[in-house]
Amino acid sequence: MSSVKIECVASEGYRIGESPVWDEKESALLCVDITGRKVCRWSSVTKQVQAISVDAPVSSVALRKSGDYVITLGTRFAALKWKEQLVTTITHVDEDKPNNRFNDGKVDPAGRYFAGTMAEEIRPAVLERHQGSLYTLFSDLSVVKHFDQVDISNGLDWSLDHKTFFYIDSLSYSVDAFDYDLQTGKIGNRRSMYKLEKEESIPDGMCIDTEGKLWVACYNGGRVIRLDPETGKRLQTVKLPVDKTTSCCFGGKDYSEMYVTSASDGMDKEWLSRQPQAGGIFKITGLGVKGVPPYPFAG
Ligand SMILES: O=C(O)[C@H](O)[C@@H](O)[C@H](O)[C@H](O)CO
Ligand SMILES: [Zn+2]
Repeated sequence: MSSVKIECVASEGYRIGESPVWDEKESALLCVDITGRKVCRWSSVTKQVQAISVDAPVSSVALRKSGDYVITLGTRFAALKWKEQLVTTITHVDEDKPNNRFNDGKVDPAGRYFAGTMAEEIRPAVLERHQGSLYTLFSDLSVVKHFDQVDISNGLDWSLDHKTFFYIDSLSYSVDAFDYDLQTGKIGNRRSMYKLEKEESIPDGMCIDTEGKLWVACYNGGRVIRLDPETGKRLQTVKLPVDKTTSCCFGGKDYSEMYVTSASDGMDKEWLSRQPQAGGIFKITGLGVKGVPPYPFAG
């Protein structure tokens, strides 16, 4: 076994750090601060964070084939030009639900941007239930709704053979699997792959490694767990020095490092003084496994 090392690379104190994505071209980690309304980029070269402030909660960021980025902003899919600091709306969803916002999002292996919505939280994990839906933004900029009745639309990724879509609705405390049709982007045959144990708390963001195993960040669980989708068993637990671990991705050289985002919203003074790195970005090395590069949005 290799020895696992955890380092806080950016003590930014994000309110809800989320959606880590490795940008190979920039040797940088992209992420967002949802309630802090910022898209952030941590350079592994300069070790500095640049941030662009936006006018609504920004819940995910993804690469774009034509360069620059796409984001989910409020209930909008939008384009972000980094240098120009320019945000332009692509399309709206949930227009009948003014209290909703997007949450986690990710691009599929064919370049479609998947993202789901939720009601705005009153406090962490407390919100009006069943208000969310899961959507796909296609490369022609059309949008399809897959299903509704979602509580907190969260982590998502695809199996290495692209035949399975993994999805988390946080308040179900389950990591679900669907059959996936890469040709059409359609999903079906939903089933639960793993149910979280009590001390793992709430499942949040996730990513897949090159062995086809899933890594799930556990919100309030202070850990990432590695799951085997074939057996539905947990293979490994890696604990972090903060409780509100929100999401994870692989990055760095050959995608051999794992990056984990975290949140500080909902923590009182005493809790924050025990965990001063809450809201920081963490780098985990020595896992002995690599990740899959992120797919860029094809539109
Ligand atoms: O990070 C996210 O995906 C949500 O926006 C957060 O608010 C937490 O997940 C949620 O509070 C835990 O259930
Ligand atoms: Zn999340």
